[in-house]
Amino acid sequence: MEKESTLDRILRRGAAAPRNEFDGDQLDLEARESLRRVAGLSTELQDISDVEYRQLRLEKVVLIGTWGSGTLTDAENSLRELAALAETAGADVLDGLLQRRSMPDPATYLGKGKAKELHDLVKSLGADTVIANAELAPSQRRALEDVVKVKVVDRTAIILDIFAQHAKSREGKAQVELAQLEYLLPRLRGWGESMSRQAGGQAAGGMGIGSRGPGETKIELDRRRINTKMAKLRRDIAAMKSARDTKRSQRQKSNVPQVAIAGYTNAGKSSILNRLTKAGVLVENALFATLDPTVRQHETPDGRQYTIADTVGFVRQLPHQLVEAFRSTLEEISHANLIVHVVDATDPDVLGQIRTVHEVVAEVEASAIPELIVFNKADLVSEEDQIRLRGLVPGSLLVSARTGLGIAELETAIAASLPKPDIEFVGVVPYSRGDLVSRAHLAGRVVSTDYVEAGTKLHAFVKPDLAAELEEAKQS
Ligand SMILES: Nc1nc2c(ncn2[C@@H]2O[C@H](COP(=O)(O)OP(=O)(O)OP(=O)(O)O)[C@@H](O)[C@H]2O)c(=O)[nH]1
Ligand SMILES: [Mg+2]
Repeated sequence: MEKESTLDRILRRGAAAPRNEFDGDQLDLEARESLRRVAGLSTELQDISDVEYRQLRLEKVVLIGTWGSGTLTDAENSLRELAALAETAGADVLDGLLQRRSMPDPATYLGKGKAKELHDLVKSLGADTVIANAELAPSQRRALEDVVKVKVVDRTAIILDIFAQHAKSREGKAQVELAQLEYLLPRLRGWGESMSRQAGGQAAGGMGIGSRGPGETKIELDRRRINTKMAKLRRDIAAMKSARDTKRSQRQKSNVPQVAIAGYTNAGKSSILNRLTKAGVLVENALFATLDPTVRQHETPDGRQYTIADTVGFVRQLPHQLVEAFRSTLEEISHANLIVHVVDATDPDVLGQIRTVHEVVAEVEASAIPELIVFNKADLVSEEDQIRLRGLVPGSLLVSARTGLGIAELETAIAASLPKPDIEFVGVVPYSRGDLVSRAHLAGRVVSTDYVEAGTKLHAFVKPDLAAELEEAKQS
């Protein structure tokens, strides 16, 4: 029997939670009640500020989040997603808390009082790590750690950790490592202090040069090592990118249209690729199962060849270090003729999911590429919801990679959006239709022209509509 996932537990709890409307007067009361349990995460992970840090090894964790603008449901969904991320990273989520406050506390993320409550909760549950649903400033993380007395990590660290666990290819590993080091650099313990102390050393009365202990020396050394390593990784990634570019330009030269499957993590992108091409790509109910793009050959129902690529999934608040590091991989998307954008139909916030994907697509300058929105997991949604989804995004498709529902329509829709191959034309075009010959020169590929008595003898490859006109004008 499948054990009930923490996510389910949280979902049940979320459903039972009161959903009062808010107004200013209620804020205090609500704030008092608003430390909502969600799920936890904590462990005896390596100090995140260790240079050698690779994996968090999370075990028993408590999640925390704040909730300012937006609805409670959004905040709960976001924390639920963090729970899924934490579990994917290998953590056991014990509990989760949401605090309502307009802004996270600059010092300790949660307010002082709530941080103390968190400490008590962590202690009573025996949790060993707290995960904050945000990217914490280094000082915030340390201050909160001082109060709760267990490790505190943030959402970015979790996502980086999952990527580190899942990266398979040399390129993927290098990209993740670069992102990790970028994240780590400003978080070396004591880095902030060492900087200010060095400055102080210049001024009279400050702690002098002699007061710089071995700690700082080590940190300086670590920083230098990290910077050197990052420079090397950037060079490696650039080299691998050029190999990828060569492969891609070969594909482009061969004139084979390219389709990229993009979408939120766990939406079922790999499942759809497998369904279409029997590619055998790893499918897993885990976030970021796919980090290395798989490219497969496929053909339309009418026999036209195209390539179809699986890509890394996206998530809300995708760490910018990762977008940077994975840019070359994401470029697979920006060179596509069509983006098949897979959306998990069971997500309570499909529009939010779509928006997140559009943001990343825009970052790799792929917004202008035609997009086909495909709601997947249709087998899990009611007929009512199916109608609602279709209404939500006109022109979208509803499929199930699991049952095969709608896959034939998807094949047809992909075929219809791909550029039609050029058609070969051989014939004599009367001089009165010189315009058609000009268009063939402009928009097609002309093999030869010869001027004969009846007109221009043309051999060319042109788009189907022009081919039809040429055929009509042709001298028999
Ligand atoms: N019920 C149902 N489950 C599906 C369907 N398609 C995919 N799944 C499940 O959803 C989970 C995620 O599927 P993947 O294909 O790995 O998703 P992905 O988008 O490639 O995920 P990442 O690579 O992690 O970003 C797996 O557990 C699949 O079995 C579907 O049509 N119906
Ligand atoms: Mg995948």
